[in-house]
Amino acid sequence: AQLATTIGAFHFDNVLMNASGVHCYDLTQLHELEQSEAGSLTTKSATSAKRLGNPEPRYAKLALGSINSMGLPNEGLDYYLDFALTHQQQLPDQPIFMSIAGLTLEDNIAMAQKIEASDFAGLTELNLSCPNVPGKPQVGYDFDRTKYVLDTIFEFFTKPLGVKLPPYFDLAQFDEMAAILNQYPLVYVNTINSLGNGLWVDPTDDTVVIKPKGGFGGIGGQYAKPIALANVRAFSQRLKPEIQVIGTGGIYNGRDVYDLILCGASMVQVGSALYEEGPSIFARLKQELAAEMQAHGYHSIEDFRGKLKIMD
Ligand SMILES: CC(C)(C)CCc1c(C(=O)O)[nH]c(=O)[nH]c1=O
Repeated sequence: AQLATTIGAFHFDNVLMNASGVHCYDLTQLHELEQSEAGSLTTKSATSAKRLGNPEPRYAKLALGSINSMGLPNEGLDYYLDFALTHQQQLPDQPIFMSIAGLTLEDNIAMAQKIEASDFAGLTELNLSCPNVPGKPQVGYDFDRTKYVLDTIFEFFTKPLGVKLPPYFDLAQFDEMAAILNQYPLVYVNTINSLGNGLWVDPTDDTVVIKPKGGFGGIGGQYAKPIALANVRAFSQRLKPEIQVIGTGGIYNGRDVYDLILCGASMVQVGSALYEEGPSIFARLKQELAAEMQAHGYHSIEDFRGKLKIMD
C-alpha cells in the first residue's frame, strides 16, 4: 500500500507527522523526527523572542490522553528558521512545516514578514489558538479577529500558509469559520488543537495535576478523537477544494489514522501518543495503516480519503 500524500504542491512519502509542540522543541528532538519514519515534521509554535514558558509541572499524562499548559516555551523563530533552512539544504525533497503563534498580532506580522523574506521553502502554519486581547477568547474563537489577522497577513504573505484551529462544537461555528477560511488562499487547515481548558484531579491528594492556570490545560489523546473526527469531517465538507485538511487528535494506532483520512484528512498529526511513545511510533503507525488499507483492498490514500459512509 502507498502511504504517500500531497498538501498543495508538496509531496510527502507518508501521511504521518508530529503535532506542533510535541517532540519538536530543540534540535535534538527535531533531528530525531528527521531520522524517524515520519513523512514530515513541524516545529514548535514560535514567538519572535525565546520563551521559557510556564512553571512545571505543565504537562501530565492522563488515563486516556494528556493535559498541558506549556505556555509557548520555544527557542524563538530564528532558531527554527535556521533549522528549517539547514533541513531543506540537506533534505530538499522532504518539505517541512514551521509553526508561529505570536502573543500579539504585531509579533505574528513580524514573524510572517521574516519568513516571507527568507529562503524557507516549506509550509508555514499560523496557530490560531494564539491569545487575543485580554478578556476576549483565543483568536480561533473570535471570528472577526480571525478575519482581521488573515486579512493582515495575506496583504504581504505569498508563501504556502495553513492555519491550526481549535476544536469547534457547534454546526453554526463550522459554517461560519469555513465561510471565513474560504475567502483566503490557504493551502490547508489543521484541525484540531487540544481541547481548551480541561482539568484533572490527582486522587492521592485532591490536587490538580499541572501547576499553571490553577490546573486548567488543553486536553489531548483519546479524549480528543471524536472531536477531531467531527472537525476534520465538518471542514472537509465545507472548505473549497483548494484548501486541504490535516487531521490531528487522538491518534494511537493505524485504525485511528485510517479514520481521520476517511473523514477527509490528507495528512495526520500525532501529539499525546508521540509524547509518550517517542518517534518510533511512526514506524508502527505506518505498518498498521498499511495493514488496514490492505484489509480493505485500498492501494493509495486517495482510494478512501473522505469516503466515510453515512446511514442512508
Ligand atoms: C495555547 C498557546 C500557549 C497560546 C499556544 C501554544 C499551545 C500550547 C502551549 O504552548 O501551551 N499547548 C497546546 O496544547 N496548544 C497550543 O497551541
